[in-house]
Amino acid sequence: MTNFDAAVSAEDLTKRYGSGDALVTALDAVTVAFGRGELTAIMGPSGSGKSTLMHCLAGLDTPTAGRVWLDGSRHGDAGRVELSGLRDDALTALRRDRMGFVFQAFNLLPTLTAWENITLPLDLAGRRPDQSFADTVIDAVGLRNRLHHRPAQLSGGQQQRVACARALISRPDVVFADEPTGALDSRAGAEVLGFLRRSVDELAQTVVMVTHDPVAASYADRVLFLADGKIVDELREPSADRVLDRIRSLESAARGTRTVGVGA
Ligand SMILES: Nc1ncnc2c1ncn2[C@@H]1O[C@H](COP(=O)(O)OP(=O)(O)OP(=O)(O)O)[C@@H](O)[C@H]1O
Repeated sequence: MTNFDAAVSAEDLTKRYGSGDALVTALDAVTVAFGRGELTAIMGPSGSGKSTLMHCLAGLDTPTAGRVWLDGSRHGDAGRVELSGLRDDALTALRRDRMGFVFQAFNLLPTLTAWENITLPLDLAGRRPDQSFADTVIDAVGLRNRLHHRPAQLSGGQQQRVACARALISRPDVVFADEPTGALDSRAGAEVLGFLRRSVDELAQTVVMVTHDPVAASYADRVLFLADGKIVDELREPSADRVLDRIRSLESAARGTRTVGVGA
């Protein structure tokens, strides 16, 4: 991990739900770092802990044990923050100012225009948009002639590109994308993935993306594979075929474990 410039890192992250017979260990002592200026995809069989990991990294869920740091060099050494040390209001401000979010279901406000949705995080923080950066983001997502439309007047792909622009407008330390193409057809999905890729290559952003789709994962610099709450493998410079091979073998291992469990 030396010489690895991390935007977000976690140590011994554990999350358990329930107790007794109903105890589920969703994350099992995960230690991981996400490189600054990289697109990292998180993959794994259903129930392997992907969403739980992302929610704990983003401070949307509290781990049972372990620690998470946001390592933002944009804010100097003082920018390194451990999430578990923060009160709720400080965590809310940190998420608003230093993290961006893209969800499967777009999560735009229906009464606001595209422009108002994009600039909402800045409005909430009482900040004015940096017009030249806003122009860069809007041109990159190809929404220049849609800025005054409301979400209902936009296609799914356009809505998700608004959500991407909203996630980037405050130049966050990290963008968390949870199945960003899950509700899109392959063409609209490719546009959104192309934009997330360009945000890394051209705007030096850091993106962490949960996905089930090997093609989406192939846009990443690095793919992490989760199984049973642990990181069990990773690929750099992934191709969709190599990702598919790994995920198939993890899924068949998971099915094998369940079959043994049922028979025992
Ligand atoms: N609120 C909760 N209460 C109890 N168990 C939970 C809760 N949230 C998640 N779990 C369990 O934790 C484990 C990991 O869930 P998680 O949603 O993180 O997996 P995932 O890899 O994101 O799954 P999927 O691909 O199906 O979305 C699963 O066994 C799940 O049932």
